[in-house]
Amino acid sequence: MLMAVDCGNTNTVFSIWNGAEFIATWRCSTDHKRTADEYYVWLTTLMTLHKMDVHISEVIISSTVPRVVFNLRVLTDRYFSCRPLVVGKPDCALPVAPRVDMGTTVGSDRLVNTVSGFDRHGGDLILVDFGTATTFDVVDQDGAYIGGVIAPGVNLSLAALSSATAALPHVDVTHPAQTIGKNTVACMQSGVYWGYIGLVEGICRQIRAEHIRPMKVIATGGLAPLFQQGTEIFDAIEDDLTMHGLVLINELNKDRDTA
Ligand SMILES: Nc1ncnc2c1ncn2[C@@H]1O[C@H](COP(=O)(O)OP(=O)(O)OP(=O)(O)O)[C@@H](O)[C@H]1O
Ligand SMILES: CC(C)(CO)[C@@H](O)C(=O)NCCC(=O)O
Ligand SMILES: [K+]
Repeated sequence: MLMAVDCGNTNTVFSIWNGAEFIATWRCSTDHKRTADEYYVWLTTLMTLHKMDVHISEVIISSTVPRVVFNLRVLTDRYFSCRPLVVGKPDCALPVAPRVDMGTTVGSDRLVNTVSGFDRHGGDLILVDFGTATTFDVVDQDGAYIGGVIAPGVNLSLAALSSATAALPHVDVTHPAQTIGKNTVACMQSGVYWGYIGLVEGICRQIRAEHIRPMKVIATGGLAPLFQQGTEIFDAIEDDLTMHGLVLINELNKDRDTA
């Protein structure tokens, strides 16, 4: 079985696959201090809890936090007796090379999303990912990542707003019924919700104006369904975009090994 690990700046998601068959997914907070033994105890506890008979023989990792990869490598080596494939490393092939400035490192989550989006929707895409950062990945006709946009994430903006002010509390993002807030919390929620709707619509409009062919917009990330309620801009929402991409990249590299 394959264990695919998507390590973001806030959360790390583990998902287990038997070929193309999805088995399970588990999430923990990202912490570079978490050791291989800690991961293993946590993983086996969940497997036992769900009465699962899981035998991991392959591991693929995408990490936006370089320091975390060390302990994930130790986990893979010590407990699953294999070498992980790490997206972004030279020995991990991608279907199409990114076309960006020389020397630029593209976040591995964005590379993985690109592979996944192209597989499901073809080329000429804008992938919007609502994670720690809100990213826009632009996918060309041939499936190449050709750049994009990085904006502060929704929860990060709310945290900045409350931490930089004396009178503003911590609030969660919601879809406010009205734009005009009648209290502090409602005002803040309106600012963030409608602010991000404007940001997403505006950036997609400008990207489309810079691209020569029509483009689809695909959204992913935990907050995508919430934002879909306030805009018509998304052609589709996919909660498993990154995981699907990891499975595809793993298959591609297996075929390459046996070729
Ligand atoms: N069903 C949901 N409803 C509301 N919020 C959600 C839901 N699922 C996830 N979230 C929240 O959405 C946010 C984004 O989640 P997501 O997993 O896409 O990214 P993340 O883990 O925060 O970021 P990163 O991938 O950069 O670590 C998180 O703060 C999470 O708590
Ligand atoms: C932008 C984030 C933080 C989004 O997770 C990640 O993709 C990243 O660290 N990227 C590196 C820079 C880039 O993608 O251009
Ligand atoms: K940083």
